[in-house]
Amino acid sequence: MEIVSDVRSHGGRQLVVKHASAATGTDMTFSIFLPPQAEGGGKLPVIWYLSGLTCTHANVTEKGEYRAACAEHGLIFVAPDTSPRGEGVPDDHSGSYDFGLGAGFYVDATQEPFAKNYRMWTYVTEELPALVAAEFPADMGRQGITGHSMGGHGALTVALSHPGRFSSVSTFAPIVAPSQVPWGEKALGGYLGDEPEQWRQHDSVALIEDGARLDELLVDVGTADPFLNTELKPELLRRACEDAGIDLQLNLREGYDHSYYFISTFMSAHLAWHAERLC
Ligand SMILES: N[C@@H](CCC(=O)N[C@@H](CSC=O)C(=O)NCC(=O)O)C(=O)O
Repeated sequence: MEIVSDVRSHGGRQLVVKHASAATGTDMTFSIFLPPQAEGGGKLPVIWYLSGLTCTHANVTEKGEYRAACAEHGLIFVAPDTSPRGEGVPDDHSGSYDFGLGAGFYVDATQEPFAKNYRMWTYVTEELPALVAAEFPADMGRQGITGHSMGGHGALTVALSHPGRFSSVSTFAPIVAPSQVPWGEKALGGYLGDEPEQWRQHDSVALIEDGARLDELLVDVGTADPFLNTELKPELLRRACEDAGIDLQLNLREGYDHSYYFISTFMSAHLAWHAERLC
């Protein structure tokens, strides 16, 4: 593990860390904010933030405005990258933003040439949690997860597939049913092939239809989000949660778009909501 940077902020430390990943076969970089309470010697709750298409760890770290709330509540905040990167890692042949580099979709690819490196499911569910638990004062009995867009999809599918691991789950503008929208059809088809059963394992609405459950869920989406009706479709999640008896708080935020201006506006409210359940 290499500490790439370590900067004082809000009384805590904002670190960027690089390490060799066995899951992806590449170096991976993530950011981790240690609030001031980390200096007290005890273990603290941890929030995982999964980012969206085109992002690295840096987007939320620089624009997410999470540190004041994490310092107030004593939350560790971890933001991984969205795909493997580096020499030899295959990308989308057309160079588009919604597949390949920056677009790992939080699955373990089965299709060539992606299967060797694109193993973001294993990375975010196994390898990174083990590393963070070993190297930082993270209380793995008190975990929350959130994410944006593709990362909202990741947060939901990871939480739905690991009952009991997360005490709090929220998302910003998530892709809730990738099997039914263009971004998801392209990614699931490209990484998993024409395997409807595998797609269902990585589709939040399908997972809920198939019996996966969360106690409760907080979701914020902007009404001026250009992807609202084409890629996000929160009404599909609302219907699935209603049918399954999942307590969904879906906030439609008037005039907000898909950007970090939207995410940063509601970040502190999400972190307070997580803290109520974790602290
Ligand atoms: N038109 C954009 C599309 C990419 C985009 O909007 N990315 C979002 C996430 S979308 C779903 O996963 C994002 O978070 N971008 C990074 C940022 O800092 O805003 C494009 O061409 O890039």
